[in-house]
Formats: sequence, C-alpha cells, structure tokens
Amino acid sequence: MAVIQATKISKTFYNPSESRAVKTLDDVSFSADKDEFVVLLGPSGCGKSTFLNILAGLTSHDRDGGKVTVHGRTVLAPQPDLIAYMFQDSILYPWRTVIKNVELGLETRAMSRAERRERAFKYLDLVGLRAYADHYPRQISGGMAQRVALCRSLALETEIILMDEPFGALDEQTRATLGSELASICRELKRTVVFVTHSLAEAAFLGDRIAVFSAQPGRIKIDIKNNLPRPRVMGSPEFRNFVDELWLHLQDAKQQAGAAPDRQGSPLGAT
Ligand SMILES: Nc1ncnc2c1ncn2[C@@H]1O[C@H](COP(=O)(O)OP(=O)(O)OP(=O)(O)O)[C@@H](O)[C@H]1O
Repeated sequence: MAVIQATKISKTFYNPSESRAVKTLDDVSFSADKDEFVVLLGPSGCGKSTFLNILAGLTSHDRDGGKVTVHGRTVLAPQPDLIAYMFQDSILYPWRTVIKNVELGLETRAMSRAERRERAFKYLDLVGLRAYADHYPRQISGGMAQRVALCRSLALETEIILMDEPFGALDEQTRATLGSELASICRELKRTVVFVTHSLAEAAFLGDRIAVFSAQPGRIKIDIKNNLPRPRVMGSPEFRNFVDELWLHLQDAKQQAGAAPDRQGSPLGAT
C-alpha cells in the first residue's frame, strides 16, 4: 500500500540567464510503500532535490493535473506531523546545546518539557550521543553534528522522512558508518524514507528500491528493486555487481541528457 504517491509531476522553472522557462521535471510518477526505503539517484541537476521538495510540499509543481498524495490526501503545503525533512547541510543552532537542538522541532508540539527531554534522549541514545547532550555544536565533530541533525528529524516521529544527501558533506568512512546506523534505525522504527544521493554505494547499501533519474528534463528512467540480502556487505561480489548495474543505468541517464559517459569502470563511490 503506497504511503506517498506522486502522479505525473512536472516542474518548470524560469531560468533568468537564458530568459526562458526550463522544464526541470517531466511527468514523474513515483510511489513509496509503508516502511520502504527508496533512494533517488541521478546525474547532477536532474531535479532530485526539486522532486523531494515537491513531495514535502515545500515547492509547488506545475498545475497540469499532476498531484502528490500522502495516504490518499493531496499535499499542498508542508506536513510537519507527517513528514520530516533532513537537508545535506542541516544546520544546528550554535547557541543551543545538542539536546536543545534535538528538541527544536518538538517545541511547537503539545508536549511538556519533560516529555520533550525524554523523547530527545531516546534518540540521542539511539545514535550513542547521550554523553554529548550538553555540548554545543562547536564542541562536536561534523559526523556527530549530522547524527544530532538525524536525531532532530527522527524525534519528530513522523511516518515519513525525506533526506536530501544528508551525509554528502562527510568523509567516506563516517558516511558509511552513519548509513549503516540509519539503515538499522529506520528498519527498527519502521519509517518510510525517500533518500537522495549521488553515491552508488550508498544507494545500493540503503535502498529497498532505487529510482534512477535521467536529466533535462528529469524523468524516472528506471525503478529497480534491490534484492541484496541484509545485512549488506559492501565489498561482496553481489554488492559490486549491483553497484555496476546502477552505474550502467546512470551512464545511460547521462547520455540521454547529452553528457559524456564516464570513461572509467564502475566506481564504488560517487556518481
Ligand atoms: N528555485 C529555482 N529557480 C530556478 N531554477 C531552479 C530552482 N531550483 C532548482 N532549479 C533548477 O532545476 C534544476 C534541478 O535542480 P535540483 O537541485 O533539483 O537538481 P539535483 O538533481 O538535486 O542536483 P544535484 O544532484 O546537483 O544536487 C537545476 O537546473 C536547477 O538550476
């Protein structure tokens, strides 16, 4: 049963440097089922973030009959009780401690201070940061800061979490560790996740399904089920084969967009 359903979504932006309207997304249909982890993968500029913003109700789509629904109800504006959104450079407020940053999104909810604190600690425990609750952002590492931002999104306890390259700014090792934590947390908490990445390895590691976008205008070129068993082992032959498959789809997507394909073989890394 689809939790999120996007039907025939198109988006046109006015490009001031070319003085014309440019179609960024064209007729994109997509769904995510309950508890599913769906990855959006595609060449830079193909409209992944725009599409995620439309799912979140942060950006409008063209008024040409397309629509986004969550549990059958049309999304026209942000739905903070249903959908949490985590950006690549999710900012922690420097003047608030770690725990106060996690509590941030809960302050508009009808909760007592004690309930908020209990909820924030629950998620800090989940990512192993309880001991840092009273630290300020400047006193923790970049990887820890992203964990705190992840806690802030999880603490909202929304059914849906949208993530736009949340670990993109981190080094590879920290990114892999956080990806692994995220995968087990989302399975345990049963959340429906739509996750944008450039990384083939991240897509293969995290996704139950991977929607590969082509560019100019962005369309879903192929939607692939990821049959790799869990726990997934990054170096295993099956994992490498799947990354190779994704890489080939991406090369096709880039060629369709008129870009030169990569000359080297499939990397286990960024697109
Ligand atoms: N507010 C806006 N106004 C005009 N053009 C925009 C706007 N937002 C995005 N675009 C254009 O839409 C296209 C898609 O951008 P988007 O950020 O969605 O792509 P992306 O696939 O997420 O890229 P990347 O992977 O590099 O982050 C780009 O050409 C971008 O310049």
